Amino acid sequence: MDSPHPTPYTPHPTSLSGIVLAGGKSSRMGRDKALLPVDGVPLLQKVCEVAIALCDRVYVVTPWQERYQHLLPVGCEFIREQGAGSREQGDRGTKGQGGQGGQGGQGSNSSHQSLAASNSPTTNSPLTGFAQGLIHVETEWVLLLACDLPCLRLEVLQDWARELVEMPKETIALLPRHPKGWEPLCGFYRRSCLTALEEYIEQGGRSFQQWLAQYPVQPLSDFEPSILFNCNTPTDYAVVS
Ligand SMILES: Nc1nc2c(ncn2[C@@H]2O[C@H](COP(=O)(O)OP(=O)(O)OP(=O)(O)O)[C@@H](O)[C@H]2O)c(=O)[nH]1
Ligand SMILES: [Mg+2]
Repeated sequence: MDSPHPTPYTPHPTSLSGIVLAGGKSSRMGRDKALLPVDGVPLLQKVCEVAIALCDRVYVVTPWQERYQHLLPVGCEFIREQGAGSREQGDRGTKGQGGQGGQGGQGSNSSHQSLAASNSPTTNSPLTGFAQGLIHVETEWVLLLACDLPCLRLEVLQDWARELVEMPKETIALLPRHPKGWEPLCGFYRRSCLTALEEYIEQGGRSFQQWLAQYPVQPLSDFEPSILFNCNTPTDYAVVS
């Protein structure tokens, strides 16, 4: 007999990982966006708190782990981003050189490590950061987030995650779609897309839109655009601070 109160789908705690990208230059903001306080909490910390509330493990991909060490919630770990481009960016602020990242290449897909990390050293991008994080993911799906999303809401992401069970096998990602294309830095990817991603990067590709156009991607059926608000400029920051 059917239960009168069917249990809503909640992702099994081990079924979803998170990747937060925090290796950008913040050139439009003029200072490190990840550290900007919103409601008294640094932006990166805010994003990580939402991510770890939904995901079993969260990986923060950045060349600057020392800079962010103090603000990572329990359950979040660093992946130290590889590449000379990252080192140049790191030299703008507190130095984040030397040592190993949280996983140090010990993840289950570590055979991919050199491939994702060895691309042209001056061309790091959100796409290559994602690939370096994805190497460590062991769950079927991963939530990818930018660190500059001050309006993220756990309940909304929980609603989105419910759609994952219905995804056809060939679907590589479940993402918000807006008139100009996909919103690649606030949505879900299948771990198995790593091979295709690395092939694309190896060929010199750096565009999420171009990469995603080659594969089946599912649009989120319904979403509030406000959750995607990006804090890129001082004017954006004034809206949320
Ligand atoms: N790990 C990693 N993250 C990146 C890289 N480039 C951008 N990101 C992150 O990707 C997200 C979106 O980046 P943008 O909004 O374009 O920000 P940005 O590159 O920091 O800023 P601008 O220099 O103003 O374009 C942010 O979370 C960035 O920290 C990168 O090379 N590596
Ligand atoms: Mg942005």
